[in-house]
This record gives sequence, C-alpha cells and structure tokens, in this order.
Amino acid sequence: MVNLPEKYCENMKELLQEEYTDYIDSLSEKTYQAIRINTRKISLQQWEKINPFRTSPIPWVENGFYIEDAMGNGQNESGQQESPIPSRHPYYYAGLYYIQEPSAMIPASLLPVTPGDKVLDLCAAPGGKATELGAKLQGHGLLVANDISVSRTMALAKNLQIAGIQNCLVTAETPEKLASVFTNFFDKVLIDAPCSGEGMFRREPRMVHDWEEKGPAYYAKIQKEILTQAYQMLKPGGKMVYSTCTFSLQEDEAVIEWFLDIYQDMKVCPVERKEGFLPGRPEGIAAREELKHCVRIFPHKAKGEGHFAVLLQKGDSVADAEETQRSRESLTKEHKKQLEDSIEDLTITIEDRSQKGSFSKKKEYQRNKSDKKKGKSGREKFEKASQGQTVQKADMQTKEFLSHLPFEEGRYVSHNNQISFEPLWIESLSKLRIVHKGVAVCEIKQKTVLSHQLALCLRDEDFDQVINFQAADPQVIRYLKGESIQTDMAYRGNVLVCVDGFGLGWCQGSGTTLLKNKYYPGWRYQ
Ligand SMILES: C[S@@+](CC[C@H](N)C(=O)[O-])C[C@H]1O[C@@H](n2cnc3c(N)ncnc32)[C@H](O)[C@@H]1O
Repeated sequence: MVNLPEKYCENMKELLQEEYTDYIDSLSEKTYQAIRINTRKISLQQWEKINPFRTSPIPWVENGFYIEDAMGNGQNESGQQESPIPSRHPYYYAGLYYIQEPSAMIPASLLPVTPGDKVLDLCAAPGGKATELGAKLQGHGLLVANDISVSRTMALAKNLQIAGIQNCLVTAETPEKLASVFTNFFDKVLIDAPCSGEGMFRREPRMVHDWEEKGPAYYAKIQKEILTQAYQMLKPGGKMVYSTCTFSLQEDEAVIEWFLDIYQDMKVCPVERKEGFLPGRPEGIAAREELKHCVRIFPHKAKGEGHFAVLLQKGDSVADAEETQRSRESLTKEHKKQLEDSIEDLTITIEDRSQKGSFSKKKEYQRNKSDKKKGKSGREKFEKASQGQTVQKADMQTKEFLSHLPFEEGRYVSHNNQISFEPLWIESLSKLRIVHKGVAVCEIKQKTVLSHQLALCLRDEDFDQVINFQAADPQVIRYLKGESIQTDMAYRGNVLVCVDGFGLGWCQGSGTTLLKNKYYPGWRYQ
C-alpha cells in the first residue's frame, strides 16, 4: 500500500470523517482499466458488434467501458478467455477508443459540446479529454487543445491525429498569451487543471512525492491564474468545466468559491447525478450552497480513482444560444462553398525539371554568396532560391481527389508542394506557438505522397484501392510492425490499409503483389 504523508491523512480524515477507513482500505484494492469509445469514428451500436473485449458499462459515461481481465490472451481463473490487451489491439491503432481512467472521463462528459462549437481545452496534454471533445464536435467547429509544456503537446497532437480529429489546433502556450488572441471567443472551455494529484495515489504512488514537495497551496495559486485567463476567453453565455484529480478542498471547492466571488456573472450549473457521483462539499469551507452541484468521485464509493468537476456558465445564455443556433444553420452552406473555393484556388509549387541542368546546387550556392556580399534582402534571396520551380494551379486529378475527402468544413491550403486541410478561424495566429493544425493531406512529388494522418481520417469507402484486414488476421499486426504486405492481386500506387473498414495507414504498390509498407515508422507496433 502507498505510504501517505501525515498531513495528507489529517486532511482526508477531516474531509471524510467516518468514511476515512473505507477510503484507506480502498487504496489496497485494484485499479480499473477502461476505454472510451471514439464516437467520431464509430457509433456505440457498431462498436457493440465488433467489441473484442469483455467489458461492462461505466455508469457515468455512455461511451465508457471497464475492461475485465485484460491480462493477455490466456484464460482467467474461471476458465474464461481473457480480454486482449487494449493498447496492443489493432482497433487502438485505428483510433476506435482511448484508454482512460474511468473517473477522468467525467469532465469532458459534463461539458455540453455540440457540433459547430468553438472549444478550448486549456490544459490538454496528453489528450484524454481533448479527444472526447473533438469527437463531440463531429468535424464541425474548432477545437483548440493547448498545454504549457511543449514536450507534452507532442503526445497530445499524436492522440488527436489517431482519433481522426481534423478540426483541431494544438498550441503550446501560456494561458495569458492565448487569452490575448482569443478574447471572448470560445463557446465551451475545459480546464483540467494541474493539481496535487491525490486521486492518483493508488495508481501512481510516485505522485505522493510531488504532493510532499508542492502540495495543494502551490497548485491552488496556479489554478486561480489559469481560471482568470480562461474567463477572458469564454464568450458570454459560454460554458466551462473545471476539474482536478485531487480531493483537496483547497484546490476544488475553495478555488471555485474564489472564482465566483471575483467573476460574479459566472454561475454553477446543476448536472445530471449519475451512480457514483457525490456532491461538492461547500460546508467544509463555509462556501455557497450551489457548490453542492459539483461532482466528486471517491475510490471507496465508486469504481474509479477519484475526480472533482464542476460545470459553470458565463452570463445569461438563452438569447445567445438561440442566436448561435440560427446563425449556424445559415452558415452550413457557406462553409461548404468556402471549402470548394479553397480547392479551386489551390496552387502548388513544383520542381521545374527543364531547368535542373542550368541551376545546379553549386551555382545556387555561389549566387547566394554573392547576394550576401551585395547585401540583398531576404525576399530577393527567396526569389532566387525559387528558380527552378514553378507555381501552378492544382491539376484536375488533385482537385478531384480533394473534393472526395470526408471533410465538410474548413479549407485546403498549400505550402510549396504540400497540401493540408485546416479548420476555420485560424488564419492569422502567427503570434502563437502552433504544434499541429488540421490534417496534413499530401505532398506532390513525382508521385503523390499521402500522409499517415490522412489515412486515420478515412474509411474503406473513401479510397479506391483498399486492403481491408479483419482484426484477428495476423497480417494486420505485421503491417503495424512495418513489414511488407503480400496480396493475391497486384497493385500500383497508394493503397489504404484498413482494419474492419477503419483506416490504419498506407502501403505502396509497384505493379506486383508485394506492397511496400508506408506505416509511419515512429508510431509502429513495438
Ligand atoms: C491534469 S493534466 C491534463 C490532462 C489532460 N487534460 C488529459 O486528459 O489528458 C494538467 C496539464 O496541465 C499542464 N499545465 C500546467 N500548468 C499549466 C498552465 N499554467 N497552463 C496550461 N497548462 C498547464 C500540464 O503540462 C499538464 O499537461
């Protein structure tokens, strides 16, 4: 069992009173493994038909399931077949689910995101909640997923790509910087705040050391700063969820009480009470009664590690919400036209092969050297360096291909010979540190190179050449490991590899039955 700091035990005794010993006993029990189905890719009805795991529903999230006996491929003590390991199943690589601690599924489920919303996840890495918020958008609107840590945003961007969330922007910014760009912009904001992590002690005992070093007071200060900036970014009428994975009143109810005192147009919203949800504890800090609407999960009362969450709203929303709905309906046609126009306007920079001989690397180097001597500007130098290339409108074949991709709202942009799909509203954000945006679609070289990320947005019906494996086919794991694919028929060009109809990656044919594996090396099955 975890060795708990004395001060922490005192706090918990005061909070839980006669339940304290039940809480302590629960720390010796097993933790729960769970998955959350990605409804951007698959409906719950479809999932039920292909679910390879032994699962049971999580009471508070419709698309969340406990995994029973996920130990390997043997049999458990009662002779039943054990579930496969979720992180090693091909459906995981196809982004059909996210592996998540059950109580951590609550915050995103409380935020009432609808398609078309502009949503911010301010402390988003590695993406447990952002992937669900993106799924709720169903390809419409915008998800900005931010984290202050650049290294953690790499995992965030990867998880959003695997989940097929195309309308997202991943930034690595301070909340202050973000607020200077997105003032009163978002319909919905999620703050899954950095915290002392008391709800993680059973699963990750090393969190106890962090608690001893920093503790609730350290985090409460940061949480207040983050909330202040989040308020600036939330539209009037917009909704916000604040959550932590800690039990400390100081980081939960007390932070919200402080926030409501300062921002008096913010209100606490009641939420549907689900099995396992306990109310907030305003009485513990003599705070306002509405804080009872907060949700608390304790490991001795529910099958989860522990969480705190509250839904808040800014100002009076009714008129705003009706107006937003009306303007969204009229925008759908306009967005479609914008997307089509962006394909028409697309230009691509291509190598002008006729000039190759007359514009060698050596000559280019000499030219640049003499430009430097003459003190030529950056722009002039760029034009020289661009000799040997021509900029031309995308050809019919490229346009045709783009118009059939399953993107409904956004625009196609090109940078040199690369084409990407971008969500709306992000044209002029040069001030921000952007880690990832939209979907990299392809690179036009002698052959068109399609991006791995694009494959993860596609179904088998979206592409003309497809190899569709069943999940149990051993070839699918070999493909995920980077091995070549042997087929019965010959292929030429790009072939989409799917598992049960869901895109995994590409392979390339050269007119034979042995196809070259194009699975992104950094993401291979280990
Ligand atoms: C509880 S974790 C978020 C987990 C994430 N929401 C998920 O579900 O996968 C808190 C995150 O806040 C980030 N963070 C810490 N201080 C921050 C700040 N001032 N602004 C934004 N993010 C911050 C941390 O890097 C960390 O990734």
